[in-house]
Amino acid sequence: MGQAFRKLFDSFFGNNEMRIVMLGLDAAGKTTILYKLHNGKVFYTVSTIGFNVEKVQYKNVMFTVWDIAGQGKLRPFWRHFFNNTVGLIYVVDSLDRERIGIAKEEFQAIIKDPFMLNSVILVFANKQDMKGALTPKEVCEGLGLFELKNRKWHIQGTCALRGDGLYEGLDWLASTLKEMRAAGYSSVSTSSF
Ligand SMILES: Nc1nc2c(ncn2[C@@H]2O[C@H](COP(=O)(O)OP(=O)(O)OP(=O)(O)O)[C@@H](O)[C@H]2O)c(=O)[nH]1
Ligand SMILES: [Mg+2]
Repeated sequence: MGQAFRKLFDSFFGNNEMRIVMLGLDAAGKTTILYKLHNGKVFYTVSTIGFNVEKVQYKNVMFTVWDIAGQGKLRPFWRHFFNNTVGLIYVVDSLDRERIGIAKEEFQAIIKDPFMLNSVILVFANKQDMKGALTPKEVCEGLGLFELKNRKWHIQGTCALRGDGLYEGLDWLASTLKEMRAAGYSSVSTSSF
């Protein structure tokens, strides 16, 4: 279907497919989250080289989730995935107190990218099962979320291994994106597929 016709079709019949990019430093838990959401299972993960992509159906929304490698040398490639993205899931290893500053730098660079200025932001403060983990509020402070102006964001404490908090986060994403679409934000009304 041509792009123009696709847009027209979507505007009449509604398209609940949304492209989400999931980023965060290496070992934050992105791949674990993707597969927990995709089929409810946790696989043994190795650090991702490149990306994984899966469609995740939740309620009546189809999320296309791109899980992109978080290792330092691969981070410059993140921006190639930003086009047509309506939502960012930023995953933080809450136990990794030492790298919260690096997590902040990367986060702030992503959300200031011109392609990401309209994207809504869901932060997963992951590994809440671990003793000594930063609380979601501490992760907010660490990333500078409280200082954000004119951005829709939400933080959710998660334990990806058990699946805790993941669907609560998707609930927020789905309802926020629908509200924005209803309000006529063009970046939310199109899909990249
Ligand atoms: N305790 C605990 N461990 C977790 C949790 N989520 C993920 N892990 C573990 O953290 C490690 C890294 O998880 P991955 O999902 O591979 O991390 P990633 O963000 O995809 O890392 P890269 O692919 O290198 O960017 C694995 O050993 C996971 O089992 C969690 O909620 N709690
Ligand atoms: Mg990975």
